[in-house]
Amino acid sequence: MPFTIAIDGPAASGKGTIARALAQHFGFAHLDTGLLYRAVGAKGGDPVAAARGLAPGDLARDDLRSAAAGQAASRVAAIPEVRAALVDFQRRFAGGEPGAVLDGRDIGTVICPEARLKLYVTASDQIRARRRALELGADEAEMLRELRERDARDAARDVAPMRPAEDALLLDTSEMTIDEAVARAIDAARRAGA
Ligand SMILES: Nc1ncnc2c1ncn2[C@@H]1O[C@H](COP(=O)(O)OP(=O)(O)O)[C@@H](O)[C@H]1O
Ligand SMILES: Nc1ccn([C@@H]2O[C@H](COP(=O)(O)OP(=O)(O)O)[C@@H](O)[C@H]2O)c(=O)n1
Repeated sequence: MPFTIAIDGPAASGKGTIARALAQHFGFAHLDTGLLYRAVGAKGGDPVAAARGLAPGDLARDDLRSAAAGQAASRVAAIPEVRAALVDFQRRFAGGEPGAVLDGRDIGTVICPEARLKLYVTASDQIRARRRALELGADEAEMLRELRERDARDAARDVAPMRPAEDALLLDTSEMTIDEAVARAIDAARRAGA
């Protein structure tokens, strides 16, 4: 049985940083599922057709990390047929040996409800906005508005809303360095049997 780790949480909470570090530490594969939605949003046209026809090249675009791409992702991510088109790929990825780490919004609740470890990573709105502003070289107040708008949409949608799984371990990284947050996650994965 592959060891699957599900990591969810709001925008710029540190999910991807922790997921990459866990994958590297345990020799697991990592899938940033947000990139799938960003690629669908960036393709333009009919989002359902874009999701059904998503190809590896679509994920290699260099404009997917922008705030605009995040907003577009969050809009297409509320469409049930878009989400449905991406489920099989994510589940196949999660089933790879010896293990996989997936980060997103619905990994612990919908994509991998049987994951061996579920983390829900958070940080205060202000701290997330500061980190994302630093990362993108953008304005902090603008980032704060953008993150809040996206989080509200992601949490309120009918299909696969952003929320912690009942058995998720909550990790608030507001007061943690990256090294501290990663150490906590590695510790949790070890205790879960990784
Ligand atoms: N604990 C932390 N302390 C300081 N900066 C962090 C921490 N965790 C992540 N970061 C930084 O914050 C930004 C967002 O982190 P990221 O892992 O991309 O978040 P997410 O995947 O949740 O959007 C990145 O620039 C990352 O380097
Ligand atoms: N599993 C996922 C991953 C992302 N998403 C959507 O995709 C958007 C971008 O996700 P992301 O993880 O790349 O965003 P950040 O947390 O990196 O800012 C989110 O705001 C969600 O709307 C989703 O609905 N489900």
